[in-house]
Amino acid sequence: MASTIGETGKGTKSTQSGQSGAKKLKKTKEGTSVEDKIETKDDEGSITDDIRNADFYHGLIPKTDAEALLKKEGDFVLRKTEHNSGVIVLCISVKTDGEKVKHFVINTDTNKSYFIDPAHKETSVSNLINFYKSSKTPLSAASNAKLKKAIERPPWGINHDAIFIVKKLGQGAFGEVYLAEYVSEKGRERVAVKTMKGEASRDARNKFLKEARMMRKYDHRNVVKILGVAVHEHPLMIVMECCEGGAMCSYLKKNGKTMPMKEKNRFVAEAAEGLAYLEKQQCIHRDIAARNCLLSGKANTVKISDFGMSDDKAILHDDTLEKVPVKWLAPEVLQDRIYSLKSDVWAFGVLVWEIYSNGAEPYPGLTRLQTRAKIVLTDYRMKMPDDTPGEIAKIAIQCWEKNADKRPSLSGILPDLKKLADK
Ligand SMILES: Nc1ncnc2c1ncn2[C@@H]1O[C@H](COP(=O)(O)OP(=O)(O)OP(=O)(O)O)[C@@H](O)[C@H]1O
Repeated sequence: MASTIGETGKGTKSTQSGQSGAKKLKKTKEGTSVEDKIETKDDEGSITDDIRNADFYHGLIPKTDAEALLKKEGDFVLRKTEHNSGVIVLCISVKTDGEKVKHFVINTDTNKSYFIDPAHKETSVSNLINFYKSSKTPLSAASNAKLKKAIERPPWGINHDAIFIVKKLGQGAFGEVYLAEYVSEKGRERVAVKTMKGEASRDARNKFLKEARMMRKYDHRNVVKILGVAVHEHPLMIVMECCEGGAMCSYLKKNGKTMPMKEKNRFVAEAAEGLAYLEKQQCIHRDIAARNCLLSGKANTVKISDFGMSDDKAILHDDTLEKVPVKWLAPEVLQDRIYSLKSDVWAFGVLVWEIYSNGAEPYPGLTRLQTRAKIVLTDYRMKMPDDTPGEIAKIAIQCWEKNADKRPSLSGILPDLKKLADK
């Protein structure tokens, strides 16, 4: 019997090998000394050499990403996935004639034979795939899933080998964020690389790669661009445009007191521009704050980043309240955990407050618990810093309307904010 995900054949062992990436010291053309290749490691129960570099091998891409690549009946990819109890296995995902995508675990036995159905074994994974493809034998009788066309890695599938780490930039929720150089057909470019530690759970990995999936949809000068993901080995990496100016809140803390007002007004307008774009895409970001606005290039252009909590559902009910940024949350989120585009509008109001208070922590002197109580029970609102331009303060206060429906939209306030920034 063929074993699909969730019903692997008992008494069999999944494909195994495992390999460690080499450490190298490299120099760039420009003479910049690149510190190191990050040490990479394949999963223990993992890949065999015959298919390691195959175009249709997609590494640890999540099921959702694999399914999106399979358009026609018979389209298939080879990928790694976490099977029962944290074991990483190889699997074939294939579109069936019933339009569904089915996932089949590749098993191996003590003789190092590879098989889906024990009735047919081969000496390598590539031979096994070739057999099913050329003979048009279904992977299982029940599914009638046949391998017709191997789907190549999409342009956003990046090799770990193409990434050269320069230095650490910061700490993310799942692992370090590095400044790196990415070598592609286009040449060598500076990028930021968010990493995820190897021992992370399937849940954490899906969350990490969901951020990449969300980012792939967006293309705007005020939103951090993703270049791709490296998922063949550990650590998993999200490769994105690098904003060397760092987080806006750090910049404000350092330079806020001496910054021209015009620059602060521009920060507001550019953040609003990125957010109005995301609003149009129906993206609820859920973590709008100065720490998640990065600054890029000589002009310190504002770019919205950190899509780790974002979603494209119109309204989102999230009961987990795990690690939530209480001081940026709207009353309906604090009370009922209801996120919407309008809860992002509330957070934008708090971001405006941060900009004119030079990166101070919102609700100064209040704990998270006190803040929550004052907003929910007494409708408390912060006073905008004294030197906030009047019209901008007015807009920020509208963003803090108790009734979410009465809050303006980002696209509605953008023209005024742009006009004020150009003054
Ligand atoms: N594209 C980038 N360019 C430059 N620096 C970056 C970039 N992305 C992230 N960083 C740096 O890495 C830090 C951590 O990144 P980020 O906040 O996105 O990680 P995270 O995993 O979402 O963490 P958390 O959820 O705790 O905020 C940022 O504060 C910033 O200093």
